[in-house]
Amino acid sequence: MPMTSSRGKALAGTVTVPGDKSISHRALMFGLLTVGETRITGLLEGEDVINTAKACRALGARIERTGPGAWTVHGVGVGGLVQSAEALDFGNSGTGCRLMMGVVGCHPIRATFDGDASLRKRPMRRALDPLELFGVRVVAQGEGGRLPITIEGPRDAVPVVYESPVASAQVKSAVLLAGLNAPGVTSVIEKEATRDHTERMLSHFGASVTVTPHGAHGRRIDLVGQPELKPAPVVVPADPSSAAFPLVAAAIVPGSDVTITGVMMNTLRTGLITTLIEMGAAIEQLNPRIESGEDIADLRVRGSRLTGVDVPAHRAPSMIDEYPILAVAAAFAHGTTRMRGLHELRVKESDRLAAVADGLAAAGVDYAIDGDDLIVEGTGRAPGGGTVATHMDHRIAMSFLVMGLATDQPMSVDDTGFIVTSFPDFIPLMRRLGADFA
Ligand SMILES: O=C(O)C1=C[C@@H](OP(=O)(O)O)[C@@H](O)[C@H](O)C1
Ligand SMILES: C=C(OP(=O)(O)O)C(=O)O
Repeated sequence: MPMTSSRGKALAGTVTVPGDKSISHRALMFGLLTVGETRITGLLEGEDVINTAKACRALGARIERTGPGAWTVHGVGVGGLVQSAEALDFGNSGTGCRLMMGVVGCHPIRATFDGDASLRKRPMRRALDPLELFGVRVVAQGEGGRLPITIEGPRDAVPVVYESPVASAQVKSAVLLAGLNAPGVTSVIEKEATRDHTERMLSHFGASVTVTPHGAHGRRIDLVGQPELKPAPVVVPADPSSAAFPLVAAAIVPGSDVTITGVMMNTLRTGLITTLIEMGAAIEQLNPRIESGEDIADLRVRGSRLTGVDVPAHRAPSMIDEYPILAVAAAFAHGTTRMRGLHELRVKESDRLAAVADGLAAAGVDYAIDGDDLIVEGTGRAPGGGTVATHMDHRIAMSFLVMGLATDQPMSVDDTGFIVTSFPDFIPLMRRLGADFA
């Protein structure tokens, strides 16, 4: 469904965004890999995560929803997965698909992975390459290592030391999850530290995992295979990648004053907040606390005069999903914002570099792409008046709806249908803050 957003009054109020998508996928998968009952609260009930729950069921878990965001998983344990007769369909979700390839990888079963038209375009060799080192066999794959893909796990998996060629938490996690059912120590070396939710959850469920610094920005993770995971409750904090939308909306709409409660502040996820503060955004972190091993805080943000900044490439993993909405903030800043090292944006739900560029063009904003860098020329205002093609990409849809709240003329997006993958109540939540979406 198309939608149009228009400039109106200042945004105001206090909201809570849904649970973190990365942690929600992992909580279900760890539940599957644990014998006994795993209780999850605050689970993101978006389509991506629901597809992961369905796949966990197909692989042997009993999963119940006991209330809003409250789920219990009765798992089968590491080594206990059952073969599914049906293909596992991950819809729009790279995380669900790639992590589950790791979960299944070292089990001696056959599994077929599939997804929607967007996911079928995304590269999967980045997960299959390391899985083959464990002894996993790729039985069938689409052209260029695309979905649908069938793999078969070995009877005698061997542990792996893998230096990841891409800064990707999905690849790192696939390797670690596969290493769970290989004897001995599996290690991943990453040149750039990426989100560490898998490592944290491995410890939380009783596995032996050590993390050591590697080089200037990287890490080495060593995991002892074939542990008996112990059920542990998971409280999912609010998703900083979803908080990004009301956060930027409040920063660019003059006079706004919005508080977003209980947002996860894991420093491997807070690159956008760091950048917005550098740009001059009035963001206060209130009531900092630790819940379920994650730092969280309430974020108060007010309408701000933003200035263009240079965003270093090494910050990209800590805000990889936030560049579309940062580009929107940059359009309303005064001066040039250069975002460096964005090559990974080309392999998300859409080619986000191209989709953002087209969206900025539709809004009459000057920009340039220089190699892997996006340069936005902000003038403090943007004409708007265009329609943005969202290409089955939730973040493109939400970013340009936010943009229309501050452009001179309304902005339209061609399809809001994919917002349900990560932020099902985005539209009502933004309307409660005063957003004019029609
Ligand atoms: O591990 C995860 O939960 C995620 C990792 C990131 O992907 P990459 O690992 O491909 O960078 C991110 O874009 C995705 O939304 C969630
Ligand atoms: C890239 C994203 O997700 P995934 O890779 O799981 O599809 C995202 O949510 O922005």
